[in-house]
Amino acid sequence: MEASMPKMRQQVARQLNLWLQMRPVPPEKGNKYTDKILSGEHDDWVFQLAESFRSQSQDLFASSDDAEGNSSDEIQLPDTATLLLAEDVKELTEINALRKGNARISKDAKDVAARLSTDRKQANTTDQKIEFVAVVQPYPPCIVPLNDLKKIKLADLTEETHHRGSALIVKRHDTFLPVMVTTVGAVEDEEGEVEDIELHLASAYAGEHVLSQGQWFAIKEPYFTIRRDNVTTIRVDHPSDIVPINRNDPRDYKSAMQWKDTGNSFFSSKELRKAREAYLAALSAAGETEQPLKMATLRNLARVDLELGRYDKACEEALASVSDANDSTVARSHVTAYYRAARASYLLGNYEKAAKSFRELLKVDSSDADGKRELERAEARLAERDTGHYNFDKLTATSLRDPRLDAATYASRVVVDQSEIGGRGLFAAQAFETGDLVLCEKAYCTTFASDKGSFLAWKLYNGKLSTASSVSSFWKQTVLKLSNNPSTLEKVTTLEGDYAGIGTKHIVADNMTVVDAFQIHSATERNTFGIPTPVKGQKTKAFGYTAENVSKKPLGDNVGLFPTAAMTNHSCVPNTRKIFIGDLLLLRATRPITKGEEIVHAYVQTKAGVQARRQLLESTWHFRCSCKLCLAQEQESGERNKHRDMLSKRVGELAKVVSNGSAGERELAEAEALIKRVKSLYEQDVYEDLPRTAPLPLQVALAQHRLRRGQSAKGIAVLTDLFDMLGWSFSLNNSKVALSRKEGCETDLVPDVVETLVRLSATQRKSGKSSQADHLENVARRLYLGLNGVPNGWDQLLKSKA
Ligand SMILES: C[S@@+](CC[C@H](N)C(=O)[O-])C[C@H]1O[C@@H](n2cnc3c(N)ncnc32)[C@H](O)[C@@H]1O
Repeated sequence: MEASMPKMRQQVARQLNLWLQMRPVPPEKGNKYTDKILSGEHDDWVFQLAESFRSQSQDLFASSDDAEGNSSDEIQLPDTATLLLAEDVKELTEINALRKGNARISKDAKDVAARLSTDRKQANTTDQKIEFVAVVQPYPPCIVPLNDLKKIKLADLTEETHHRGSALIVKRHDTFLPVMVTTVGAVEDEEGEVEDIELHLASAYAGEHVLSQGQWFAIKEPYFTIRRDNVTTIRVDHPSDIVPINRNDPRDYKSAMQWKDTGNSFFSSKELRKAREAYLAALSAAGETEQPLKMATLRNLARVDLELGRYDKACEEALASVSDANDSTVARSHVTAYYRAARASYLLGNYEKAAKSFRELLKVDSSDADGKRELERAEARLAERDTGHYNFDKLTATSLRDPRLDAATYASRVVVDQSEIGGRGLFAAQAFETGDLVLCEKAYCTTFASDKGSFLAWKLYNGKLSTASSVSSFWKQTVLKLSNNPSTLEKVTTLEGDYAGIGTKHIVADNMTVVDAFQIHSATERNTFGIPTPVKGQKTKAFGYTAENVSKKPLGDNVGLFPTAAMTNHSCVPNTRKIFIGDLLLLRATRPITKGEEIVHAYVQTKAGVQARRQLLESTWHFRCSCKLCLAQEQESGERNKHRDMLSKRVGELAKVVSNGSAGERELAEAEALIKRVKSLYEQDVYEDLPRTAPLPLQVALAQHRLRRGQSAKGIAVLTDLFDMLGWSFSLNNSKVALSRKEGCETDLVPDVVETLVRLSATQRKSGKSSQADHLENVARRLYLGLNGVPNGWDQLLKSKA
């Protein structure tokens, strides 16, 4: 419906207002934009925005009640509106450049506190507001120990400067505003000067907020910058750039035993960071003669570190607490120590080491029930790792309750090597048949939208604002996991990214592992996988677990890092397909693969046209795909392509009529003619064995129709033709079924093809051709496995078509 210009301005302004309320745009800026729109000064924006909103299916011209609700699953981003933010960023960059090197202007402590209090109030009232994270120009973390840095005061800071070689010693001033992404607060130095501080992602230290205490801490090589609201602030991005400082008061003197008791009471009240510090104090206060006390403290420390997810340390401390394994007087404490060490190894995915510690435990007490049970569990993981045999039924059912599964990675059938496609790639260490399990990998780190600590954030990166997602939450979690478990660093630091950062170096400064947050950001941008959310009730549904078949929860996504799968390069004609079960990623062969062949999967769906695929691949992964399908589709004349697109609509309409059984002879004849017409629009010498999917929906419908009517010969003819279009060669003689494929393809229509095969098998069985029916069923099952990942649902599918 046409709207008059003033009405359109009003509608766009209203929609923009709604949009801005959800975004990191200060209200006064938002008003500025809507005022401009209403004044008619910027009708160019009005048209662009109207188009943006329209293309997001937010009906701009609906009644005001309808327009309030955004019912789409994800919050989408109208491109034009991001320009408004980009304008802000440009302005800020210019301000920063102008003010760079200016001396810091002293702040009034009361003003700072008042501003923070307003921010806090605002944050409490605008519960709808989604957080915002700005990824600034990367800068390296400090790798110098605090003692080697020159101590400076707040008065020494200069604007827009990284103070390399220096450290600020400060303590918290006033309360702070801890939010998921960025913690905003103020700090005070020894001179009583006060300054704003922003901790980006780096807020957690040993599981608790670094600012949670009134204690002193050092900010190593502080970055003093200017925020978007023009306020100066100290910005911290790397967790190891903040170091808590123990300023012991002589009045606080405690004996080792007292420190240990203090640690125990902190542990009871779940104050884990404090418990940890008290135990560390106990260890340094303990004298040579207090060996048993030291061992007991180490065991307690291991327990705290286990809870904090610091598994490397927990394992080390627990094993160090075993003084003399043959000393029967302390047998019980050795059982505890081995148990904690083993659990830590298990949680790191190091099942071999876990099993070893559980065995040591059983040597001390062979009747220990927990030890026996856990050893069995570790051995079960080792069996999965070695054989690739999993209880997929159980895992799938469990994943609906808790997506983090107790399962090991099976990766012995693949190797990483240099690839001709690009960089490193994954290669087959053995030959595979269609449906074979190529890789089953447990995620290194995941964020599920349903996680308690997961959050949504808009991300400003490289001057662009991206759709609000949980990816920032995942970034934070990965940085934390790496800082806590340095033995796993290379799982992420060896991944490809745009920013090399500190590379694969393992640097420890001031007892903290240095993790370059920007490097991890870059690696996760390029290498993470989106994980679909399984929907309850789909357990028995065929193809219930493929990425395309499950719906996402609104507002948030699931993200995971699978370091081995991340080595897999892309192809639009892949030889594997990825399927997720909870936090497990499976790659199944979708066609026979020879030993040594590169394993590829499709990063984007093939059904998107070549231009759409190119754009996605280039914007996210920065490469131009030169697979056979892209090359073929590039060669093809645009006219043929357009013509096919035009006919696709009718293909879809007719497919519906044929599958719902309402097609008469006229429609069936039209269907056959249309399939022929669409087929002829593919140039045979360009496509050869490549998939040509345009007539597929109608072919599937027609084949099923023929089979339903008992016209097997006609059904088989359509099916053979259909396979040919998919790049397969299909032949059926009296007792044998042969199906082979040179090029693979990702299409969500293949499940229908499997169903058609199952139907054909049932038809042949009914007419007494049981051997052929068995062969058909077998072929269909392999295809099903390749598509579905797990056998779940297969029996139901068979029954439904019988
Ligand atoms: C997830 S990683 C795959 C592993 C990567 N090749 C490596 O060496 O770490 C994705 C990156 O691999 C490269 N890549 C993947 N598929 C490609 C393809 N078909 N052609 C060219 N480069 C590709 C691109 O650089 C892309 O950003």
